[in-house]
Amino acid sequence: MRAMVTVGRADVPKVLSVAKLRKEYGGKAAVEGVSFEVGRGEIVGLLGPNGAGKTTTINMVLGVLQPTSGTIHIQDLDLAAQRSAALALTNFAAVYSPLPGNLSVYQNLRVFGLIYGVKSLGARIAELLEQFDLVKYRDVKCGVLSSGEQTRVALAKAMLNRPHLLLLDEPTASLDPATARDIRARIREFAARDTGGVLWTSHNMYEVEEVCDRVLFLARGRVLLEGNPRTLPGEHGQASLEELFIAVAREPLALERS
Ligand SMILES: Nc1ncnc2c1ncn2[C@@H]1O[C@H](COP(=O)(O)OP(=O)(O)OP(=O)(O)O)[C@@H](O)[C@H]1O
Repeated sequence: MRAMVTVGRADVPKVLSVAKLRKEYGGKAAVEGVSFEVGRGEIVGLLGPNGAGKTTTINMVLGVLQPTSGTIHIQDLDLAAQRSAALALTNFAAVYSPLPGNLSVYQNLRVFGLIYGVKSLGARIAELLEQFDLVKYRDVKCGVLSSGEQTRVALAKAMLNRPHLLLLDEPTASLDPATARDIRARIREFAARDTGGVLWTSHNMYEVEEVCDRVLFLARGRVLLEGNPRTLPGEHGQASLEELFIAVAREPLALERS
């Protein structure tokens, strides 16, 4: 296979720029010299086998983990130097980070809205309850909602501060196909408003092909491939994104050497 690196459109303002990012655990690199960008209005898929370094990368962008070296800019703000301002432009949703189950949907959105300092919070919550079809669950405790309903609440929470960068770690994992399609449509709507960009991890290649404008393949902490998910498989002699994924996961060294 031929390693090919294409970057996003140069004329699109960047909401995220990551350069030479590295994270070591006990002297062993989990993320090793990763560089990429996410443009405004763009949905970028971060793909890779288990243990590739996706969550570590996302946690560094969220400011949860301190990089060993490298830089992260959210728009023009350096995360290391202007942390609060940079994180105010960001939000995220992940299956492993559920909202407190003993609070109702409204209480959860209110608590997070207060933490984010959202202006006109009542109106913003009403707008999001409407947008994510949650009006009827307003006073229901999050812990009793179905996975699909909880994902919609997590996305509503992630939109509260109108983020410019939205990080989604497997947002549709454990959802039925119809609910997953609905969630994808809402995320596409967010990107189509053209004020924010999305970094999305998923193991569902069908979904990635449908939703992402660009993908990055990560293996052993390095970006091995980058490109359009619809044309990338053909460029590397593979029939589908899934086949390409399997080939990259099995033989990352073949790409690193080429
Ligand atoms: N706190 C930690 N201490 C030591 N090693 C860690 C720690 N966190 C992650 N790692 C290691 O770093 C590597 C990357 O892990 P990471 O969770 O980023 O992978 P991932 O691509 O998100 O995988 P998955 O698809 O399974 O969620 C793995 O080898 C993991 O074991």
